[in-house]
Amino acid sequence: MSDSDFETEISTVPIGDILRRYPLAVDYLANIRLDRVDETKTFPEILQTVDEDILAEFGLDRGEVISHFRAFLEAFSRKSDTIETISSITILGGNNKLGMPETVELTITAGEVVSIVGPTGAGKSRLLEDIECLAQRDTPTTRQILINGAVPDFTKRFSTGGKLVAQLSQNMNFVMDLTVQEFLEMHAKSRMISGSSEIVEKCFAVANSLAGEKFTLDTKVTQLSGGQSRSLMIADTALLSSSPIILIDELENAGIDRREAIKLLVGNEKIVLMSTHDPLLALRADKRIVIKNGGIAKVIETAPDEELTLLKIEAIDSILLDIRNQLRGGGVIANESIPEFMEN
Ligand SMILES: Nc1ncnc2c1ncn2[C@@H]1O[C@H](COP(=O)(O)OP(=O)(O)OP(=O)(O)O)[C@@H](O)[C@H]1O
Repeated sequence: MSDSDFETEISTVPIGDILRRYPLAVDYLANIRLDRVDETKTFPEILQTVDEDILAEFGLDRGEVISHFRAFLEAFSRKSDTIETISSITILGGNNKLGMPETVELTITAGEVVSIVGPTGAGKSRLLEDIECLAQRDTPTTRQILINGAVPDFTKRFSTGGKLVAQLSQNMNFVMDLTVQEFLEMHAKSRMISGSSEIVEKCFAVANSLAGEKFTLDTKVTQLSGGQSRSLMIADTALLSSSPIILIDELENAGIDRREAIKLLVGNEKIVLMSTHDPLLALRADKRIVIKNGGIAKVIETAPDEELTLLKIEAIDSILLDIRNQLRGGGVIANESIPEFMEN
């Protein structure tokens, strides 16, 4: 199919049919924060409902989105599923919210876990968004992101389909109202995973082990609670995604077993960046980026002494987790549940 055929398909075929034809397009829409879509409308009709400001956050205008979507479908239909090896990403500083330059050039290599800390509203999520859209000095921060030390090419930037970067955001927006089973099958199929029924089962089991309240394969994804949908996305990202870069926004808000979730997500030589207010997650990283007034103020390597502190924090956290589970189950908390060293 030629470029103009794709152009015609996008402007005439309802998005529901396009999503069924190219399952990975679900990721594309989610990447540009397109909430649930009216499946009977075409992509340009849906785009009319998206605020200009949201697109500007990604350094795009409406016309560009359509041509990127075309490039995406074209790349997907070629089944160019080979992911280039990502050995590093580099963040080149832009300006903070006060317009002052960020004097930073930070390279993160495959296998590294980096946390992003800073006060509420400081700009942690913004840094993740810059990485997600591979900013090229065209977002509010004017940062630039390099892949393997070079400017990523245009097609990679927007035709990633969640391949280069997997983003686990604070709010999970499911583009289509599928059951959990259909959702996982669609992802497994679009990522060309063989033995997909086994992996769907595994993904489902893992998601349920992270979530407090259980759900079934027949549950509609839009009916999942916040914690359940987060668990499903974590299992999906850990087991079905081949993305070499994983971005995680405030895992602690999900009300799930975050230690287990992190164990699942890190490893496999991926680059993991997570914004967090949680000491346990912040110290679990190899490095932490400190954000202040929208800019990177410091980059700190986790010291050996901090790793020892982490063990103590984990012990405290286990106690809290146990108390939380007891409370959830309607229990009454006995005084003996609190170790003596914590009293006074
Ligand atoms: N360097 C910058 N220049 C301009 N605007 C910025 C910059 N950094 C962040 N912002 C804007 O500041 C606002 C708050 O940032 P963001 O949501 O990333 O904060 P956060 O640290 O993730 O907060 P929270 O902890 O509450 O989730 C956003 O509108 C973001 O686009």
